[in-house]
Amino acid sequence: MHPNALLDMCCELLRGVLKLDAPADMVVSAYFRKNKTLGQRERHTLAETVYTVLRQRLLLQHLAQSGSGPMERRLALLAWQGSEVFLRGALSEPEQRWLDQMATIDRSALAPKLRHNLPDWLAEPLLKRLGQEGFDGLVQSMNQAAPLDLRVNALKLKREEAQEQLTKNGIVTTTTPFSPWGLRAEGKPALSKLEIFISGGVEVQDEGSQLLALLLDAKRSEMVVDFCAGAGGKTLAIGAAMRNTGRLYAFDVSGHRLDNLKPRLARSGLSNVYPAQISHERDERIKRLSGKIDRVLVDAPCSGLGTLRRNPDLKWRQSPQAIAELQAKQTAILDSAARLLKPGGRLVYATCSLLDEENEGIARAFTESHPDFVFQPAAELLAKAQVADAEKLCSEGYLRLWPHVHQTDGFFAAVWTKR
Ligand SMILES: C[S@@+](CC[C@H](N)C(=O)[O-])C[C@H]1O[C@@H](n2cnc3c(N)ncnc32)[C@H](O)[C@@H]1O
Repeated sequence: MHPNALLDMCCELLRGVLKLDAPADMVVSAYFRKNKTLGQRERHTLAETVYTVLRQRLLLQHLAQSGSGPMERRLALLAWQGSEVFLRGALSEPEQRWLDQMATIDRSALAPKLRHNLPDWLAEPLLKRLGQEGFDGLVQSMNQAAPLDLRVNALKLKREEAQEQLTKNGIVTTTTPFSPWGLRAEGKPALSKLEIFISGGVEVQDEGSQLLALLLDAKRSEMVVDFCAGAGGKTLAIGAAMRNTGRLYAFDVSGHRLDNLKPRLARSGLSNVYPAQISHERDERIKRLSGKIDRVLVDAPCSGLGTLRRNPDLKWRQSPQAIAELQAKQTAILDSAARLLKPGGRLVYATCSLLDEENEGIARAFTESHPDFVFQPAAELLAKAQVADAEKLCSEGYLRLWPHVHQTDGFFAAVWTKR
């Protein structure tokens, strides 16, 4: 493809993504479906350029105030993630000069906002909580792509066996430092056509998500509910931990998300999972199961700000008002899910948010308003579930995972036992 044609496509895609009215990954996949002739390398360049603009939006928009031509074109030139020689083939003389001049700007001398590229409402609480050094570390880690983590399906394979099979396919992995089920792959190998993936031996799952399933620690023959199961990432891990016995209900209000669980479930070999769409958290089905369940995971709908490595658009698409609405939803879901537990049962509340309002705030309020639930320090429970160095993952009794510290997505979890 001619350099100018690819640059034009990049501008078109950027225009769509920067409307910020839909998740960036959906806009990018829809664009690729519409433009089937794009090759692998061209797709990579377009997607990575768009993600770089989202990650560094404030800086790049500031720099792009100079220069000329459409704003998207200037942003694409500054963020270009393909071959520089190829890009130069598309540029006019003035554009070449402008880009050279932009490269000489000392970015470390710019205002803090142009270096951290976060909206104020998000930067302020994170800086206050982490201090300058932690905040800088978090910002830096958010600008890097997340590693590819796999969970070995314990029903089918031992971790060493999976690692061996992957090595035979040219995929180099290391064991994850905390989860006993995890492997971290080098690079971004394609897995979908590999026998080990098709036969359900491994699933793609961030180590942080694996740790949430480990924290629930569901046992053989128990009655378990994954209240917000979505496409079932954690459901599959929990079902395997139960050794395909007992009953695991996978609830969600989204039938579409639950549909995405079905092919994964078929690969996994699990037959103890019962997916069911509920109309809301107070659905009749929940009332019928009240007091009958051993373990409940509430992987609550949240701002997703712990996943900025994968979804950098979220920092521009979320807002304090959206967080306030989520808080109300999280409280309602947790209250309702808690009714399911029988005496002695375990309740885990989790999010992939980094904000106190969605995490500790919800957990504290629940502890105060539910004297029939006893708060349980997460580190001890994780250690019992064979998680290595569990105390490094927890503070003040909560599981708190940070991308810059633990190389996982940002996660939070709190645990209670019903008296
Ligand atoms: C963080 S996602 C779950 C991800 C999933 N557990 C996984 O591991 O892939 C939150 C889910 O909560 C669901 N949800 C939203 N409101 C809900 C409600 N009132 N009751 C149950 N699920 C709800 C959303 O549809 C979404 O799938």
